[in-house]
Amino acid sequence: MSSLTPIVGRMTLQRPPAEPVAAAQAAISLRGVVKRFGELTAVDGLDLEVPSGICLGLLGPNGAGKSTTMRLLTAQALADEGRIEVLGFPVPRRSKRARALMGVVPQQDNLDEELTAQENLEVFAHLYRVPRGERRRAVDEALEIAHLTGRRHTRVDGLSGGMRRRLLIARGLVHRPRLVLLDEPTVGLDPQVRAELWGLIDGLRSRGTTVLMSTHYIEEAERLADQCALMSRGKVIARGAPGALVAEYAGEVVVEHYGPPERLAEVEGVARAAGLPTRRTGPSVSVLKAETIPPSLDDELGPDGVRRAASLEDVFVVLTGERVE
Ligand SMILES: Nc1ncnc2c1ncn2[C@@H]1O[C@H](COP(=O)(O)OP(=O)(O)OP(=O)(O)O)[C@@H](O)[C@H]1O
Repeated sequence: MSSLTPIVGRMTLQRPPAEPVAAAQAAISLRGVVKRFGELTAVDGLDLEVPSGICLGLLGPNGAGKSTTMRLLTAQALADEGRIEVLGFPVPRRSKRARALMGVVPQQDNLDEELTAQENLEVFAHLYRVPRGERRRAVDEALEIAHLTGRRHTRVDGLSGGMRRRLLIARGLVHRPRLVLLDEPTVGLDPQVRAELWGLIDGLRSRGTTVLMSTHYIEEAERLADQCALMSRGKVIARGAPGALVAEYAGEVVVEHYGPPERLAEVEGVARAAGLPTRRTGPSVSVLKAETIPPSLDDELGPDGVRRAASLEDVFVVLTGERVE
């Protein structure tokens, strides 16, 4: 996994320009973007538009190109082909302007351990050129959003893992960005901390901040994303609201059949011959779009199936051929 590191330390930032980004304008636009690392094409003709004000979940298996895409948006990586615009600014040509308006939350925790929560935010408020007279309020606001007001004077090495992750997000928000890039925001965290962070990310979106979040946790995308872009081998292979993707690729109902390998192969054969998508899950084979199975085929598939609602996970597995976490 590659990480998305904050770039502010290397920048000469201006305050965000006064002109607002029109609501109709895409916050992010990538057209035909290609990024190669030697022989390997990590991003392969990527087209992606993210409208302002939504949370878009960039979903895909390891190596799909999610982190590289994020790095292209901050100009930490440079595209070999294609056109990139962030908040109306062409990248990399005007990336400094774009960066000043976006918050970047890296996958790796790189907080300053010896400083307090508040001091970490003050450093970033200064680097992002938040005017001196506004800094105190900006830091207070970021602490409040991250529910860390009561811990403002605690050194980072005295914070829990969940608090540190919240502080990392707060740090990306201290200059009140219009767009936030979150690279795998909850990877490796326990379920309770993950749920806490989901609340925080959802709050951002409710405030009108555009969020682009890469994840390979299906549940995370399902809960937070207004839209998901499913990436595989450097391309977006499906895009839409989670519910719409499920309806299109998995239908309403899935029937799981359990049994010995020959029984699973038989079910797969019958379903596929009828044009129904299937997926393997360890000891079972699932038949998707089961609500469309005619009674005659139902008999052929046999009575041993267990019915359940179709999910985004089914879509992910069917389209990428990969397992999920
Ligand atoms: N700096 C680099 N040099 C060489 N190859 C790279 C570099 N960065 C990424 N890659 C390769 O590009 C491909 C896409 O990687 P990327 O990190 O963008 O995928 P990802 O979807 O973010 O995966 P993960 O979920 O594991 O973070 C991978 O095959 C990766 O090994």
